[in-house]
Amino acid sequence: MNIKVAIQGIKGSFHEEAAYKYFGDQIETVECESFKKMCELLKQGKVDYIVMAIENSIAGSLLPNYNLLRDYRFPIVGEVYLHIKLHLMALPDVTLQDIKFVESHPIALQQCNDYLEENPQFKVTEAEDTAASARKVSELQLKDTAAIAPQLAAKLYGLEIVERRIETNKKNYTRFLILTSKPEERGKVNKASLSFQTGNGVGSLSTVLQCFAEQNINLSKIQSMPVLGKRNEYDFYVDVEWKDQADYDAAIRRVLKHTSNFNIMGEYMKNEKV
Ligand SMILES: O=C(O)C(=O)C[C@]1(C(=O)O)C=C[C@@H](O)C=C1
Repeated sequence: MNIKVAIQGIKGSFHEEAAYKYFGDQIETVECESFKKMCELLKQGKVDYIVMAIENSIAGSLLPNYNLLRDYRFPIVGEVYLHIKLHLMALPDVTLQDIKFVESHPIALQQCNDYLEENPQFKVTEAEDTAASARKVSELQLKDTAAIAPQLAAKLYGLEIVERRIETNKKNYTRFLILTSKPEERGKVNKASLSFQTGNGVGSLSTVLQCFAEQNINLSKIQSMPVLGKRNEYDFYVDVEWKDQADYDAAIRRVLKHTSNFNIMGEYMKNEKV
């Protein structure tokens, strides 16, 4: 039986591409209209894994997804990066001058901010995902609307590319996390995603970061999110990488002494290939 992987969006979305890149093409992808819907399907045991975008090199962190990670507590078992190439696409024979409306996923829109600012004649609206905006233009035969979506979506939904590569920076990458609900047999790991709180005092975060540095652990990302209802208190989310497992184990023992609500969200193999 094929493994089932929930993706945010429909066929042709970047989440689907990320799922195939990580798992290979022998999987069944399950379309979801939101990130929360993916989490619900995993919680109900209707899928085996979910693929969740967490950060883009132009738009930054997808902050609401940190709250989903906190609330659902699914273990992170892997990561995958995609090079995101965005195109403006419309029905065949539609020209740039015909386009009045532009639709796409909000994060994809942010990645094209410069292009959209240069083209203030477009009225921009947010859609559930890039591919869904392409499908809508096609299904409703919208002659005045373009979608911002990947090339695969143009092919799947019969659109033509009017403007190619409209992302603000051509080195545009999105990192996706792979989450599951069942504990997995763990092989070799060299990266972890952790969360913790520190006191609101002089040097408290710096003390924790020092523990990593002194144990030769590389910090590849740090993100803070406010603790609900508590002013000046934050959850810190960090990604760390190591060469020697003993260094990591020692760092964790030390960090535990300086943090509260410490949580290992996942330990997995670093996978930064694009
Ligand atoms: O709309 C899509 O195609 C998606 O897969 C969503 C998404 C995102 O959530 O960031 C994925 C990658 C790109 O950064 C743009 C949009």
